Amino acid sequence: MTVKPLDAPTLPPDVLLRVERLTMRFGGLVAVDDVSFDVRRGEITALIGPNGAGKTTVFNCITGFYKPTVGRLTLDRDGRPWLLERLRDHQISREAGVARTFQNIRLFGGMTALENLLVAQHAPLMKASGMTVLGVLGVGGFGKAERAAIEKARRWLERIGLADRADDPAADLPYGDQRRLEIARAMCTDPVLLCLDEPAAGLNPRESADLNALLRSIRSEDGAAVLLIEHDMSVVMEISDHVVVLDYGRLICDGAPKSVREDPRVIAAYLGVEDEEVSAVEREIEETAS
Ligand SMILES: Nc1ncnc2c1ncn2[C@@H]1O[C@H](COP(=O)(O)OP(=O)(O)OP(=O)(O)O)[C@@H](O)[C@H]1O
Repeated sequence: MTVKPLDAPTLPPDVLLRVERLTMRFGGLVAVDDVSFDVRRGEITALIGPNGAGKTTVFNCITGFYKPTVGRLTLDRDGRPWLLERLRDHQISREAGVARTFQNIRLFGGMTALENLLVAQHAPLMKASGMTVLGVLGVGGFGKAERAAIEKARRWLERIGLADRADDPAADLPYGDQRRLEIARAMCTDPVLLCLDEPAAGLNPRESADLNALLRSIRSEDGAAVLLIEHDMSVVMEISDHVVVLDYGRLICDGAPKSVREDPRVIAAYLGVEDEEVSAVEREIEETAS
């Protein structure tokens, strides 16, 4: 049991995760440099930026794969604040309620689609078994918990349009279906925050539209906040409520998709102009604003 940190700040009610002054150094390389932003409840937040901007490193800090060099990551789950930088990765997923997917699909290819969704519910099932053979044999609450797990898995297969492929090995599914199955697997852990690393990579336009619909339904029906890294700007602009832009490890702007798309700093970063030119563009913006 993890004890609630006494020094965790109280977040505004609409903020689920507050990232403050996050910095991650690898030797002499500053991969993430003093980055701060909020992820609000019930919103889809996109983390964008050119290759090497530090997006995956931010994800790895939030999900506990890396311990940040500096910074505070506060997540409020049902009124209980957690300081993620102090937790191990399994505590971040189980106690704070953060689930993630990776750039490369990490399903159990030899297991069926249904089994993949049951594996995700391993922790509550083990708890219901009381960690004993008697529990697994159906004495106590295990049988009920197992039925609930199967029901939840089937419900998710329905939602992602794979009910008729429940018994097929995950590896036999088309790529887009595997992507959605991976998201369903993460959702079977009932997260408050779902982190997706390039979910639209390699999808065709129809699969991409299915993904957008799924993410929108997660936002509206499950109430989970989504934080996604995405290079596909059509996906970002279509489904995000809030966009955070990184470049060379620094946050260069964040806001609504429309304002971010028109921001000259973002355009400059994506066009790959030289540092001096970006500074010139920044000066221009400041002059225009004043
Ligand atoms: N474990 C590590 N050790 C050393 N350097 C790392 C490590 N992880 C990331 N980096 C470096 O940190 C910088 C940011 O990398 P990161 O993968 O976070 O960028 P990204 O924005 O996710 O890029 P991409 O869009 O290409 O996936 C890069 O220069 C990368 O080489």
